[in-house]
Formats: sequence, structure tokens, C-alpha cells
Amino acid sequence: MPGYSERLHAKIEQLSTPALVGLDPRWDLLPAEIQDAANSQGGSKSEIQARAFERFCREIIDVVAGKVPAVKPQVAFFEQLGPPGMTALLSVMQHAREAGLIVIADAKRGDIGSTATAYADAWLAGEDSSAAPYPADALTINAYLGVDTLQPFIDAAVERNAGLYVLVRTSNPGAAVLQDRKEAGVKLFEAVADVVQSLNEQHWPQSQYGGLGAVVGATWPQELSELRQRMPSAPLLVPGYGSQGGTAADVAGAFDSKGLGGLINSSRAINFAYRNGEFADQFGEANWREAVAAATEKMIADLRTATP
Ligand SMILES: O=c1ccn([C@@H]2O[C@H](COP(=O)(O)O)[C@@H](O)[C@H]2O)c(=O)[nH]1
Repeated sequence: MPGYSERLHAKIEQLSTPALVGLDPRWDLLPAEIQDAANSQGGSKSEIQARAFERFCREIIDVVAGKVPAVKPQVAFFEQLGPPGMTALLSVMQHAREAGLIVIADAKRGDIGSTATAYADAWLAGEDSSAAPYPADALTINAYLGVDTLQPFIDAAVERNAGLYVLVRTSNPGAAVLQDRKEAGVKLFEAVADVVQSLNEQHWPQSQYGGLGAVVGATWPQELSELRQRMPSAPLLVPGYGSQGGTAADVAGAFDSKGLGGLINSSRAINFAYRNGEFADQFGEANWREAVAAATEKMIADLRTATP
């Protein structure tokens, strides 16, 4: 049975793109049409906003399915709305799976071992979308508590053919403050990368890419290239392209010689394309879906200049 990386790479090859669309709904940026429809059904503020997030994200999925291999819902935007938000998230994830998209839940989970098992059981469905309450193919996780806390996630990923992305070099401007701290000549993020590589070799010895990936920001192109070499078995999830300033040239180092191994995320620049520059002029708010399609196609074309 193919593992997570094989499933992901088959989709990337089928669609000829490593573009990943993030689903980051923000009430203030939603088209008025979506806000008005949600308001008209009444309810509490959270219920109204959750309804809007659900419809908005499901419609984005309808636009991008068949164009990109995967979507990455940002759990925080749903969680901030409480139970109605999490119900909306579930509906969005199910819709994405039904549309044939790989779903990466960006929840950045991590805790002591026994609690980590509960997180894995909640999020890591893997190949069989009914295997967890939230049907993610893959989940972002945090290694800060120690290597032992990764094991329950890895056990679940092996069992369910799911994927994991460990935070290694984040895209934010302050990432270096802690992540560059050195001990015995090795920076903290390099030490985390070495753990990721070694666990892949241990748990997925037969695969070119294992189920344990790494998050590396597009905003750190030098580190991105170095980390590709340092973790040859890790699929990379690369946020920071687009709204955070990362370019196609910046992400070129994420890929192997076949153009695989990297998945490049863009959230705001696609979700709210109708508000931005050329797409605002060309489409405007009434045609926000067309703006999502055009921004996705532009990203796909742009990334072709970065892959071999
Ligand atoms: O290092 C990281 C880890 C996660 N993210 C998340 O990715 C998206 C980026 O959104 P854009 O609108 O494309 O900037 C967002 O959900 C972040 O929480 C990241 O940016 N950097």
C-alpha cells in the first residue's frame, strides 16, 4: 500500500505542480456576498462566521480541485470560532477529500507521548478518511518537547499511511532567534532536521521519501537549499511564498532533481486574490472565484520556473 509521500508525489506528478492552496478564512476579508448569505440565516456571531468560512472554503476547493494536489486548512481560523468553527472545518476537510485533494491540517500539535497519541487519533486519518474524526492526510507537528513525543505521531502515520510535517525552520522573521541557537557547532533547526532524517530512515527504510516531512519557510532560501540536502528523505512543506514575500526563485532549493520533495503553500494571496493588485482590477469582488482560479494558475506557472 502506498505511503503518504507516494500518494502525494503521484498527485504532484499527475497535475504537474507542487502548489498547495492554504485555506485561511478571515471574516473581514470575505466577499460581501458570502458574509451577507451567512448573516441572513441568523444565529450567534460564531455560527454566522463559521457558516461563511465553510461556504467560502468549500467554494475555493471547488475551484482548485483538479488544479493542485493538496490543500492546507489553517485550523486556528476555525478554532477561534469554537464548536461551530470546528464543525465547519470538518465539513471543509471532508469536501476536500471527496474532491480528491490531499488534506494537510495545519494545527502544529505536540505534547508528551500519551497526549500526543490523542492528538494523532484526532487528526491523522491518512489514507482512509474515516480513520480519524478530522480526516487529514497529514498534520503539522512541533518537536519542541523532544524526540520521544514524535513517536506516537509516527506510529499512527505508519499504521494509517499518513504524513507529518515537523516545524524545522519556520517562515516568520523571528525564526532565527531560537532556531539558530548553536550547540557543538550545530544550530537547533539543524538538530531537528537531523532527527527528522534519522526517523525517516528508521521507519520508512524502503522509501525514497518517508512519512515524516519538515516545514521550512520560503523566506529562508539558503537554509531551504541546505535542508533539502540535509534531509533527503523528508518531503518539505514550504510556507511563505506569496504574501510573506517568498518567490519562485526562493523555493527552487526545495526540490530534488525530478522536481519532487517540495510542496509550496500560498494562502492569503489565493483566498483573497480578488482584493489584490492585478486580480482586483481584472475580476473585482463579484468574480472572486475567478480571481482564486487566476491566482492559482499564476502560482502554478510561476512555480514551473523553479522546478527542473
Ligand atoms: O513557518 C510557518 C508555518 C506555518 N505557516 C502557515 O502557513 C500559512 C501561510 O499563509 P500566507 O497567507 O500564504 O502567508 C498560514 O496558515 C501560516 O499559519 C507559516 O506561514 N509559516
